[in-house]
Amino acid sequence: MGADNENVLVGVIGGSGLYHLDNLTLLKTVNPETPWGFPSSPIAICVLPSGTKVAFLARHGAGHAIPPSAVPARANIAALKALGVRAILAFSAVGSLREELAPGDFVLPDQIIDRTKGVRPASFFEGTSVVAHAAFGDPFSGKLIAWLEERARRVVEAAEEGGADPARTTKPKLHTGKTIVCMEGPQFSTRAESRMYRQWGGDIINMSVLPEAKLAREAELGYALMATVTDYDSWREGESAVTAAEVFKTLHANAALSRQVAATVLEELNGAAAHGDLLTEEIGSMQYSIMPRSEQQKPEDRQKLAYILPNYFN
Ligand SMILES: CSC[C@H]1O[C@H](OP(=O)(O)O)[C@H](O)[C@@H]1O
Ligand SMILES: Nc1ncnc2[nH]cnc12
Repeated sequence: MGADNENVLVGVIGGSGLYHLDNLTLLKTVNPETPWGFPSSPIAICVLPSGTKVAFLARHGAGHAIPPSAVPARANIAALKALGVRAILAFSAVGSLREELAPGDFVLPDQIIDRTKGVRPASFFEGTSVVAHAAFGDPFSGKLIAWLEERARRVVEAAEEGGADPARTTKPKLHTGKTIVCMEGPQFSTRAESRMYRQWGGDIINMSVLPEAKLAREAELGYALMATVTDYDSWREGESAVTAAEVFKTLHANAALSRQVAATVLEELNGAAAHGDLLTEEIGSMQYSIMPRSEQQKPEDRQKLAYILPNYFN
């Protein structure tokens, strides 16, 4: 059981259409069994041309066999933490709830609305004798988003006109300061739900950012979501509602740009991490979230939780 610390500082979670990364040399593949089971897929430990090491995990498995509600998110986050990862850059295909967020655009959201239905285990503390309440007012890591925005904007806005949509006459854009709705799925939203999310202030929608972001916070890992807009969901009157075929068609058209964004930010991220607290801003955040009645905490639960939070439970 367990994973050896591989001194990989950055973890990448690939979403729909992103099952591997280009421009990386595979060093080895690991498949650690965590106290929460095995991750979605074996994790590829890769090295970039600069020497930067990255751990890559396909959220739905390498052959996309895991639906969003069954993604073993606790095992995924725990395995990355045990490899030494300090921050996660997660990729996701998302629907747009706003006209100005067009298919082919990228979004770095800063807020989440939870529309999952309680069927996904959403806390490492669930089922244990330890109670903890992580702060989640700002669900993504602010410094990491700001850093990513600058780099990703350069790549996205240097791209040719059109992006994923050949009929489009404007260049792909990068949007920030947006709210993502996370729905349960696996079916897409009804038109009424889609319109309601717009009224709630939702800008984009997926089925994957939760509980991933919550678990990253509990494990004191930095977390940011690089979302690729693939469709207009179901709110547009007179237009057909989203289908999976539409999502994959846009992802395919946009694949080269997505990979270029990933390669550019990853190349620079490790270097930046060596200076300052870019990857460490969440460290210490659970200190006052864990209820301190340690005499009531079972040793076996403390041992389990030490896998993700060794500073508090060893
Ligand atoms: C393939 S359509 C719906 C599916 O796509 C997104 O996956 P991911 O976030 O892993 O890129 C969305 O969240 C749904 O799981
Ligand atoms: N419209 C949509 N709803 C939920 N998840 C999505 N992933 C991509 N498009 C989506």
